[in-house]
Amino acid sequence: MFALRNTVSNIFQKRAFSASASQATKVAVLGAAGGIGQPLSLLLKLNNKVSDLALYDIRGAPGVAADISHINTDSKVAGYNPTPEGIRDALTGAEIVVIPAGVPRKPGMTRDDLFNTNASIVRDLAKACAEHCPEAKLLIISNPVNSTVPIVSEVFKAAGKYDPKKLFGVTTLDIVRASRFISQVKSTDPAAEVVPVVGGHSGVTIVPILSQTSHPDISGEARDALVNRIQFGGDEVVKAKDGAGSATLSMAFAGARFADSLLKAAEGQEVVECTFVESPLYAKEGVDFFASKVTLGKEGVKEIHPVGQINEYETELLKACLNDLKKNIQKGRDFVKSN
Ligand SMILES: NC(=O)C1=CN([C@@H]2O[C@H](COP(=O)(O)OP(=O)(O)OC[C@H]3O[C@@H](n4cnc5c(N)ncnc54)[C@H](O)[C@@H]3O)[C@@H](O)[C@H]2O)C=CC1
Ligand SMILES: O=C([O-])CC(=O)C(=O)O
Repeated sequence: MFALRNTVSNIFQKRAFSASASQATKVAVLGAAGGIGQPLSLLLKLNNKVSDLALYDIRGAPGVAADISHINTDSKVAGYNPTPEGIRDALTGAEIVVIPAGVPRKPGMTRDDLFNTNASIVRDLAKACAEHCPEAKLLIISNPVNSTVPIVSEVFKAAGKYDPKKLFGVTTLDIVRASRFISQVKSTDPAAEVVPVVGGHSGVTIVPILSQTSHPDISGEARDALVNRIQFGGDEVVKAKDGAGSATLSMAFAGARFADSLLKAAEGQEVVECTFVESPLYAKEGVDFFASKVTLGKEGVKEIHPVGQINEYETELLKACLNDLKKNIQKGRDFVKSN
């Protein structure tokens, strides 16, 4: 994140009207005119590792692209309409595709309640990616992430194009929230707090590992409240927005951070992020997608790190997580097989 923040602040400090991209990297955003898509596209326009920004949506992408294209950073921006040619041109040559397309929650809904609408949206976009940019790294934001990521993997497998190193469920918002919330408990600098969050991205599948932070002393009710806030942080925003959707701005920030980490990794830096990937860690328990710390490399996933030592309380959280995650993953798989 520091680099993204530096990138942003450099842009303003130096008034870098001609910030030059260090290498040509095309990034496509599918769902670019939405609540997440717009600020995410804005942040990607501020990232000088991006040379081409392709914005696609079923409505409004050319307008968002025209607007963002006036920002004085040295990358090209193009908006694409929902036609076969539009999606083909948006995706061709993309190295990274970020997908925040789909409907968000309203109060009273779980992320799984979005499945019926978002599963087919993600499946169809994944088919287009498999056809037009099979080598791209895919960053899935659309919920329910625990199921949409397995959907993408099944689509790619069916197309004979699947590379598990290149498929990521974006769980960075859980990491961002965890560091923010722990800093509020401890009155510290949130940017300096590192909280691994493993499992998945929904309710009890979100497992913060507080024992591995610099505050393993948080216990009892304070710990329960903090863990609950991290697990249900999304609900806090859904409730506050009162029917107008879910987290968009903090998600855009988190998505831009994750994309930046992959861009840095593509340039040869080693970056570690927690992300939901095909993982051997709990495959024996029938859970073959799992978020844990992952070292990112040029090709995407370089190394999946085990969860490491956890305490009894976290062992119980993990049990509940695996139980739900298994069902969420299977639901995604079954959808592609029967649709
Ligand atoms: N992974 C995470 O941590 C988070 C995930 N989300 C999820 O992100 C998704 C998007 O949320 P918002 O941006 O708030 O929703 P939104 O409704 O504001 O925007 C979604 C956009 O997707 C577009 N869209 C719909 N179908 C499409 C298709 N077939 N192709 C291309 N674009 C399409 C819509 O036109 C709209 O512009 C939701 O599913 C939400 O639950 C939200 C916050 C955090
Ligand atoms: O809560 C939601 O529906 C959106 C989301 O995934 C989050 O904010 O973590």
